[in-house]
Amino acid sequence: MNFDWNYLFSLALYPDFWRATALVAWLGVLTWVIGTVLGFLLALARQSALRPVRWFAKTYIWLFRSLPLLVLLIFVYNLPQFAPSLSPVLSVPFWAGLIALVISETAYLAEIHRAGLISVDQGQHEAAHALGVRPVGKYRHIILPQAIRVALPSLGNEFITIVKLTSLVSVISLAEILLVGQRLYTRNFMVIETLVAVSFYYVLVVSVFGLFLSRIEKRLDIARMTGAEISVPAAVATEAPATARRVSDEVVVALDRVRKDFGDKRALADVSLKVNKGEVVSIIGPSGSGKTTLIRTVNALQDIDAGRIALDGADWISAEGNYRLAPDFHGRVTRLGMVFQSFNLFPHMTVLQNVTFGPRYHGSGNTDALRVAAMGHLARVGMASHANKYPHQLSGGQKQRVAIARALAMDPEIMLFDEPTSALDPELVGEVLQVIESLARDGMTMIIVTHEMRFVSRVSDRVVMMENGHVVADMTAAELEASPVDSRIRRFMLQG
Ligand SMILES: Nc1ncnc2c1ncn2[C@@H]1O[C@H](COP(=O)(O)OP(=O)(O)OP(=O)(O)O)[C@@H](O)[C@H]1O
Repeated sequence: MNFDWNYLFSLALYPDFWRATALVAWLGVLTWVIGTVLGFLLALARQSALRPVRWFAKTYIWLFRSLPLLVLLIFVYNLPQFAPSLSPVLSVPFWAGLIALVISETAYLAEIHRAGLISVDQGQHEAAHALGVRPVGKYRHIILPQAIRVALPSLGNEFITIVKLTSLVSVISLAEILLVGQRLYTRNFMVIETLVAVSFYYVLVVSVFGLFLSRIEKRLDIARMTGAEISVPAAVATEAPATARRVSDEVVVALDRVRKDFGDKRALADVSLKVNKGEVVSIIGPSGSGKTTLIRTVNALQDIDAGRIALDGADWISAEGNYRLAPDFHGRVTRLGMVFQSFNLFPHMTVLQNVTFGPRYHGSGNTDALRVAAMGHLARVGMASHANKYPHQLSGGQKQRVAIARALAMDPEIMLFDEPTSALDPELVGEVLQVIESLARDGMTMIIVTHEMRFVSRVSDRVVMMENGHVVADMTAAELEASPVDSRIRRFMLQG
């Protein structure tokens, strides 16, 4: 039996095939788009703090990944037998097919999104929290743009699966590509030629979409995003004049018997600490003594088990009874700027966008004013000429200076530094410490967790030493310098 090339080529112009191809493309794209959106919501539900929501998402995913699509298709198509009111929709093969495909695919797409969401570093959530960004804004501007980059190749792959699955919808008489082919070869018996044509049309749909997706992937590829150094006008590059440094009597942060346990480990043992306006307090101590836990409780990145924290004399965080944040917590959290050990810059934004993001999110000023202010903050940390670059183009020290500028852009009253130089190569430590020192000179209130003892002596008004979750010493920098050679502080300094 000869292969009939003429017949095959004639199928390239067969109108029913083109109509079926358009139908498959439309059904595939609709399923993919709706499933991608619903799948994202389901992935979020899977991570919800609310147990019933989590349980619903888990059960949905388990159930519809276990159920064969064919069973679901026939079930949905025949549902009007029990609910005749659904007949106008479900008796139409296209709509029945779409609904069954969406129900099934949402379960798979949710798991793909979950992988994307999990891949976003926890530090990104913490940076958003420190900037006072609420969950919807956080997911929209920070988490989703990063998660989608990771998920996109798998999401694209799922589209291919969906297109192939549309062939199953032929069982409920949808005139898609396979059914058009079947109708042809049952009449002319040219099975092979017809199936070659059928394959061609499926491959066409998948290829066109694949091309489209690979373009989007390229556009979203952070590694391809680069910005050049810019020359900075002299007016922007001038430093803010240093104001006279003065520590006032006003207490701005007060921790009162704060306790935190991690299982059996008591990380903070009823710690009390007061910080005055304009004061620079350094927290030192051996590894594991509770320094990081302590500083993270101040802006609620870490919850507490007992005690309370006041900000500007007003209730802020309390664990007397249940753990509670002040009702105006989100409005006031931006009074605290935070700089993290691992920078936590937003990788999909330029340096300038990182710095303008917080104020822009909070709607403080028009675009031009925000840009000018951000350039001022960047100039302050010596990074204005890098404004158009992306974080991956910067050294660790440069990233940390941008992170400081990002925190300053919120005009905070108190800066929290959590080991800001620990992740840096030794030669980059100095440039970051210089910036922090200049903030101290300008009278910024700061709580600094650090192991840099010479820096501590130079900038601190007070030095707090922790051991095993307790504050074991609270002294001025002069007292630190004058501490007896055999004291635990000296011993610690010698170890460091
Ligand atoms: N999320 C957590 N889960 C369990 N244990 C934790 C957690 N965070 C901190 N800990 C424990 O609490 C104690 C205090 O940790 P913390 O990170 O505050 O110490 P640190 O003084 O900042 O140490 P380092 O200088 O090494 O950063 C440690 O024993 C640590 O293992």
